[in-house]
Amino acid sequence: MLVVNDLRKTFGRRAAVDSLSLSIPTGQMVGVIGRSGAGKSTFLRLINRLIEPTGGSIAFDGTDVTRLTGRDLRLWRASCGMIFQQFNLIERMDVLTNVLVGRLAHHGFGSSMARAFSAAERATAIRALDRLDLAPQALQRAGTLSGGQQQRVAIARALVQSPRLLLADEPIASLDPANAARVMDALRLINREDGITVIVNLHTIDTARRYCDRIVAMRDGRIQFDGAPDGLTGAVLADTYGDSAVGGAIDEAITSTELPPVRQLETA
Ligand SMILES: Nc1ncnc2c1ncn2[C@@H]1O[C@H](COP(=O)(O)OP(=O)(O)OP(=O)(O)O)[C@@H](O)[C@H]1O
Repeated sequence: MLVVNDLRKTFGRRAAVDSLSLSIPTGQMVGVIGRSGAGKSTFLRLINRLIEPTGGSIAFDGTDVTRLTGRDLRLWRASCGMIFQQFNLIERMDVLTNVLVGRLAHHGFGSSMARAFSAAERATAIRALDRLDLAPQALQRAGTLSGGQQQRVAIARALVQSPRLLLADEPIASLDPANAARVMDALRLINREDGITVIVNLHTIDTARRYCDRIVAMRDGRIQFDGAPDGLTGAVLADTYGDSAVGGAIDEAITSTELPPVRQLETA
């Protein structure tokens, strides 16, 4: 169980995350939506301590992760698999090596890409790739893969970390609809088969509805809505994205994966 209590993060005078409290039971797939600047990325980065909170606490299975230091903090970060919009692979290296990079988090300081990974680690990496239908590409240079394949390699890399949580920050924002669906299918598969909690920031409301057990809508760093997808009514969406931006009418079509909807809404 992840328990976030009165979490705050300010940048200068601006509260990027403001008095945010929620509890996420282990195994839930949670979609976080909200317009650009709502605080979604900041929220994920606070969870794995990429950035430090201004106040409040985050506890995972009873451990206050906001107080961890040194080795414990490193282990916490290793147990949060992060997936970013831009994949963050080493393009000139092969897919298998990119996946093995996920193991470095468990080796501590002094690890380098030059060290030999064990046979067991290599087998784990191949299994992760196989689950994502990428075993045939294991020895291909990562930069030669499609965007969707690269993102699935990034998911495999997160998997070999043996994560307790998967945090995905707009993982499909750069992908076409077919690749976006395969990446979301992969996240859902891992969530269901391994029981790993997934928190995924999404710009596309229909994707959040389709894949997530629960949707958290953020606005100005605060939770505007937190509930099952069928509670995400037009009124909630208007509150979340702002009446003025959408003329009071949310059209589900403009949130499809074919468009970057929030930016579309903002310029509409
Ligand atoms: N490192 C930083 N320094 C200063 N301000 C920041 C920093 N990171 C985020 N912010 C500000 O905090 C607010 C929330 O940003 P955040 O990136 O979390 O929003 P978001 O909902 O993820 O937006 P997007 O969908 O565009 O990624 C924004 O006003 C942003 O400008």
